[in-house]
Amino acid sequence: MQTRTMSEFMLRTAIYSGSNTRALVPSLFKGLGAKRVLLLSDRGLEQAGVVEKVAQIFSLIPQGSGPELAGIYLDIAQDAESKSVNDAARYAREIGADGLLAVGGGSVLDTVKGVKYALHHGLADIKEAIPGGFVMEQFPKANHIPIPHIAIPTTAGTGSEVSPIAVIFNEEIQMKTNIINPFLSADMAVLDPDLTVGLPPAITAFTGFDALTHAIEAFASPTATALTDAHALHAIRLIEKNLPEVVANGSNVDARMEMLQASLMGITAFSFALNAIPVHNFAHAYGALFRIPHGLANAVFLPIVMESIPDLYLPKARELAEALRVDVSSTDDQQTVLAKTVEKIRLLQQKTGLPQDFAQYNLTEEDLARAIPAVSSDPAAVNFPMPKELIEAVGQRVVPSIVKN
Ligand SMILES: NC(=O)c1ccc[n+]([C@@H]2O[C@H](COP(=O)([O-])OP(=O)(O)OC[C@H]3O[C@@H](n4cnc5c(N)ncnc54)[C@H](O)[C@@H]3O)[C@@H](O)[C@H]2O)c1
Ligand SMILES: [Fe+2]
Repeated sequence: MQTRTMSEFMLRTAIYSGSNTRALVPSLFKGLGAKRVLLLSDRGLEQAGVVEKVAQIFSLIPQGSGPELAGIYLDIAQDAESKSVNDAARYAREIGADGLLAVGGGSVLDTVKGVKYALHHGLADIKEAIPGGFVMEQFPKANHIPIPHIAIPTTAGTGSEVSPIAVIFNEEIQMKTNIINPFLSADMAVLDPDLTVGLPPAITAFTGFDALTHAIEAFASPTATALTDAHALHAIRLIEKNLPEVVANGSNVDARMEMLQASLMGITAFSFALNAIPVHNFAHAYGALFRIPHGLANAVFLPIVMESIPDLYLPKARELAEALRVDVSSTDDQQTVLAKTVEKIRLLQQKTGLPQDFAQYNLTEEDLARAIPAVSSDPAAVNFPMPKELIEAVGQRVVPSIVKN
């Protein structure tokens, strides 16, 4: 763990947690100085009734006493496509919105980060801001973006409400690109578990695995610190405790609440230990090429990558095992500890109904070949290059039907 080199850790978002905390949103926007709020979400959330539950809060406040809901924008595609960002930013300008309310999973939350960035910089096309696929803006280049921004996560997975990262899908080159800037995170995050009770079991399961992957990749990272470890370890504990329960019993609001908090802690650890994230490198590439949902891609790759790159996970395998409530008291051998940890992750996969491979996507040998350069050129893979043979071997394990003997 790094102790003597400089490290950064930040959580600049104010966080409100609890049932019905959505009711606070108008007064929070008032505090931030917004008068005309644009609510952004997607069609799935509209169908699930979540958009209505949030929108109606604005009709409950006496006229003239708070910000008005100036518009609702719902045409946001999976994975924060740049087109969604550009279209939504154009709509925000048209209606003169001065505050952004993101209600959704990572696709919506990241789209809104892109909208905020595009509005602030006067961009018609967000792709202009990310020419090489990866832009990191630190102080002093990064400075406050004065657009009131509140995020309500409706999946417990990405933690994007507090992360400084926007993952924007560039559909022209089929690549997930990144902008990192501390002011991309929302000013305020509202973790209202009531809004996640209708999340279908399969999406609950794989988004929960996204959060677990953030926490594990942060914990194993060579640049982890005590601050990132604290968030990572507790996220892992809460996910191990609650994920099977929320998949089996989606209306358990207490378990849903803990999953939202775990998701937020997982990404907080991940964002500030960002270094070696091989599971995410695979998930980004496969997600962009084959449109596999991000959480599902992480869920399938996590145990396979842990087995394939054991050196990354061995040094802290025991603490990881303990956080996952794996009994490793009878062994001193780190390899055995890691093997039991991976076994526990597979058990969690099974308990939550997740697949162990991508059989359902009918990937071909050509697809796997295409994925090799995509994994190694994932913009977030700069610090941890993986040999082609390793990428190939992992790829073959996720598509068992075409494994050559
Ligand atoms: N910025 C970050 O820090 C960060 C971190 C990890 C992932 N991501 C990105 O986030 C995206 C994935 O986000 P996601 O996994 O949250 O999925 P998502 O936002 O794509 O949502 C998946 C589906 O679930 C539906 N849904 C969401 N909440 C619901 C609810 N409460 N009830 C019913 N339906 C609901 C949506 O309509 C959608 O159809 C990817 O693009 C990924 O790259 C960003
Ligand atoms: Fe992720």
